[in-house]
Amino acid sequence: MSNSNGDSSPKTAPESKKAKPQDLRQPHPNAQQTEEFGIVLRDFYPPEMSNDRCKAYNDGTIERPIDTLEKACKDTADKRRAVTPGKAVVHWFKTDLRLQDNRALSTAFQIAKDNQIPVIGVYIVSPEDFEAHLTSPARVDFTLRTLKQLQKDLSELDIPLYVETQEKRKNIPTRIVELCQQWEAKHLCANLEYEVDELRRDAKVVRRCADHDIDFTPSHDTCVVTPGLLITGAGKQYAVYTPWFRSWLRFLKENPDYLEMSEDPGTNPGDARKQFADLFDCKIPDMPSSKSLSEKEKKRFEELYPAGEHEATRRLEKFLKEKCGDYDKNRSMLPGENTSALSPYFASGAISARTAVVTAKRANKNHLDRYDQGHMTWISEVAWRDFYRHVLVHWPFIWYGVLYYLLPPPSIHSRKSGLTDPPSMNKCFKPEATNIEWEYDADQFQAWSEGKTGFPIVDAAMRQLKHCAWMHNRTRMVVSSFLSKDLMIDWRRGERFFMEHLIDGDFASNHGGWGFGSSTGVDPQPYFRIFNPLRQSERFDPDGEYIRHWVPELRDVKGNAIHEPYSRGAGAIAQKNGYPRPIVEHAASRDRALARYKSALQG
Ligand SMILES: Cc1cc2nc3c(=O)[nH]c(=O)nc-3n(C[C@H](O)[C@H](O)[C@H](O)COP(=O)(O)OP(=O)(O)OC[C@H]3O[C@@H](n4cnc5c(N)ncnc54)[C@H](O)[C@@H]3O)c2cc1C
Repeated sequence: MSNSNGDSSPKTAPESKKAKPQDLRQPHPNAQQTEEFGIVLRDFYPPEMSNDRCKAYNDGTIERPIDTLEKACKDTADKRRAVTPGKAVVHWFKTDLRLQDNRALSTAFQIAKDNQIPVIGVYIVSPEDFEAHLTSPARVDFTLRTLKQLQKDLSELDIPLYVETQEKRKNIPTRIVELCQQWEAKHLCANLEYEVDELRRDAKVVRRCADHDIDFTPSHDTCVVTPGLLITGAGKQYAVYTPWFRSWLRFLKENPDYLEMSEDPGTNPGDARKQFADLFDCKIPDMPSSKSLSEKEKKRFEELYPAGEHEATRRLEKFLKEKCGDYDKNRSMLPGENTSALSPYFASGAISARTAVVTAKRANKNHLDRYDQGHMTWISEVAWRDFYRHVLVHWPFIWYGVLYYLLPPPSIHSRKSGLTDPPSMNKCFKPEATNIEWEYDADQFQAWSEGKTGFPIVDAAMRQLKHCAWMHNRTRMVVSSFLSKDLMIDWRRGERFFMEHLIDGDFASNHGGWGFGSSTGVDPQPYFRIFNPLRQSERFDPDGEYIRHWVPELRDVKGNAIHEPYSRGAGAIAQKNGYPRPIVEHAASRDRALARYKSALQG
């Protein structure tokens, strides 16, 4: 699939050869099954798209959302340039809930300072987005707690944070413009989110703002290197991490300004306390009714993940001082805390990836790719986050779906194909992998999700997820491989389950991780790399400490029987304590997976 440069474009199934434009409207043949098994959310999105439609994104027949946004910016450039400052500048917070090193906030503050007018922060709580994006209650709670901290920090600088709930997400573009008009703001600043719905929403906001004499120029902030800037010698997007990472390092050496942190905002210019006094009383809303946590869970998550950028900075500094040096050796070991546990903070934007890389670089004698192996490895892990975002921007059909009402007009969306109602995306990076024959077995899926598969390492991990709303990277790989290969269950159901439960649920990284585990993604490794749960358990939890912690039924099991109690003489204890027998046999499941993958990918 890839050449020596690592450059490739996903191939599509044979159906693509006879594609006609009108065929692109047809859903994928498995669309009914994916809907019934809860993979495509039909409340929000159309049925699963065909593989031909993915090809249409690759060959440019259908415009990518990033291009839709860029076109909106280009078309409105003159109007936006002509805008003169109003009575305030608005910064629209999204997944950038911090003051430090925030590109768009810094721009907003600069405009405000130059014109001696106040900055106003705004955040829109969108319960429908939480639903459509499968945001977990833990992540919603974390976001709301982070907003409280942010509001406090902003208030100390006399900057108000106005927060309101919009039940219908289609109203957000109009509402943002209304708020700017209400506050007589002529400049709206915000950082880009690269998810498909968000890019299309922002394209709409750019045009709507320009029509109302407001300049909205979104900023690139969430990635260290902006998506689209790293291309192969042949001018294509990288689809393989290793050459992409070499290019990422090269780019940062040649363009050190990408590692320059943005200036933090200072005290609000103008007289916001007087002019916008009521905004300082704004309350952060409670959890929307669609998302709930018990008091016990709330308290637990508050203790595990204190909210806000101060905690994120504290974690980063502690990790770099105490753990990073051995990160390359210890990061895959399951017992203990060997990684930074910063992912919830990256996901909500309480810390920027740039800050993380710059701080790690400083701690590594100012090197990104030399000196200490632990630091270099950690930097390369943070870069994975960038990589998966670059992939999403270039191959947007991996996103969950397309919303009818968020689509730009047909003339922009699909001039060549004439499409108006595109089917849902939700595809594999390798579209032909959607043709794999899956088992839609609800009982086995339930056993996996409850941590009752009889495979101790899998069960420990799934219980860690339930308790902590977080899981170790190693076990994320193990359980994703187990679901998609040992159980042969459509990986997208697992992807959804993760999003619904992770506090760090992030579409691009989650999709990338599931693509890796199920061999349907950008990973160049062939599908016959199938994780053996027993070997993974023995290697990364040699004494069974992680398993004993999360699976109390096995606490009394001694020695290496912990990895496989029923076959290693500890069946009586396991049975007495109600621990299940393995629900599948790994060797037989492996053979089945190899046959099914082979038939779909090579057949
Ligand atoms: C199936 C699967 C699903 C995943 N889902 C998510 C998800 O929803 N959200 C998420 O943030 N990460 C996801 N990951 C990546 C990774 O597991 C987590 O980022 C990591 O475990 C978070 O722990 P940490 O902050 O201690 O990471 P550290 O090891 O300290 O790494 C630092 C940071 O680098 C980034 N990072 C590290 N590894 C990866 C990776 N493989 N891919 C992308 N970014 C990475 C994260 O932002 C992480 O916080 C997934 C991985 C797999 C295999």
